[in-house]
Amino acid sequence: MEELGKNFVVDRVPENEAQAFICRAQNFHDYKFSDHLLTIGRAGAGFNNIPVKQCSEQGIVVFNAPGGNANAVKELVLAMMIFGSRNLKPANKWLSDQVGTDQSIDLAVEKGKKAFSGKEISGKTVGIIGLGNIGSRVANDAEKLGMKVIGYDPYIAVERAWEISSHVHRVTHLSEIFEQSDYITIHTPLTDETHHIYSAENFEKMKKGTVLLNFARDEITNKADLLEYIENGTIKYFATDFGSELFYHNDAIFVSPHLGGSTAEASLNCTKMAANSIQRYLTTGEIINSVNFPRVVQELNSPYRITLINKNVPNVVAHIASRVSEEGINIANIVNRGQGDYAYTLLDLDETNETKIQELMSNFKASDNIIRVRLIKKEI
Ligand SMILES: NC(=O)c1ccc[n+]([C@@H]2O[C@H](COP(=O)([O-])OP(=O)(O)OC[C@H]3O[C@@H](n4cnc5c(N)ncnc54)[C@H](O)[C@@H]3O)[C@@H](O)[C@H]2O)c1
Ligand SMILES: O=C(O)CC[C@@H](O)C(=O)O
Repeated sequence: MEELGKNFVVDRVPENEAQAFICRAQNFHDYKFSDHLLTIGRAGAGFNNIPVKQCSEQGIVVFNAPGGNANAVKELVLAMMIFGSRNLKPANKWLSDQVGTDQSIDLAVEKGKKAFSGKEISGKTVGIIGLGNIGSRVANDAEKLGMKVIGYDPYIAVERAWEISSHVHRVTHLSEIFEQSDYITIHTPLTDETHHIYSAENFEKMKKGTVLLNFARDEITNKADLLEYIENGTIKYFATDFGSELFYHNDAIFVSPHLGGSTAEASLNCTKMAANSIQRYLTTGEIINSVNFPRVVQELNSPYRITLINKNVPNVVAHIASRVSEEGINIANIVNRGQGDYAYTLLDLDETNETKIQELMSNFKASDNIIRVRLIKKEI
């Protein structure tokens, strides 16, 4: 793989000796990570296939590829909104069931097609839950297609907020999305808060005939409630990327087999992003786009850099500094950032004596609260 450069061996080491994994949707929840593993790059946005807490505890830095597949998901979501509005699933089924000559089928089509007459999305209201990489793109393009757009995201990132059209109206209560929208789409991670957001409590607030979409994660939808509100006419159409035997034979539901991010372009973007993050982390210790450790960027201008993953408790930095001074080494630069229960330190040393550096490393490895220590030598 080009992104990794010549210094990495790819796919030719046993799994339990690898320092890095790049994965797509492989489930790691029951996986035993070896002590060799330093990092995992998720070539996608969602990372609920990875036990992030366990990775943090073991000092494994997890990266994802934010936005790498956002355009792909956006395009499919917009297509599915139109697909649902134009009754294309039942219409296609009806047409496929016709028997006869092309001429007789043409006659049947002209007579029967009014049953599938649809609605245009232009002028309708779309409510978007989650205005991140995908949601913000859906918002901007839906607005260009003539829709009125309302969005809900209490945790919106500043960069995304800047990118969103000023015509997109942000609401502060989730209920406003359900009450006001003709179309509702969700683009959040799966969390305790978003689990079963699509359930009776919110369906009860919706307009009759709403088109609902879920291209985020399966568990966002309460399937029993969904079927009930399709049955009573509240939900006209449901398009989702997550299959269930409850869905396949329902004319009001269209299921794609988790294809939102599955385009050649997205796949390449995400893999490159994950590979770049891993390459940078392994060669410089810098962290960008990690889901479990803070962003830490610092140019390396000293002969040695030690990277430390530690518990985010008081006095760790003082402990690090005093171990360095005990070895008579001068600190050229130190950056320490905490995030939740863990912190990350880049320690650049003005020292060329490798014996002293190795002693320091041994001291760090033996220290309480320090989970992982790595030594990086500046390439000359
Ligand atoms: N179907 C697919 O193939 C596919 C592809 C990519 C992503 N996804 C899913 O879509 C999700 C979103 O992807 P993204 O790239 O836009 O991620 P993102 O991190 O850029 O955006 C997620 C947004 O959700 C917001 N959010 C979090 N909790 C929320 C809540 N309770 N209510 C409202 N907003 C909330 C965040 O503030 C953020 O702005 C991913 O986590 C993944 O689960 C699916
Ligand atoms: O990797 C995939 O195919 C799924 C991608 C998607 O669910 C994501 O969260 O990025």
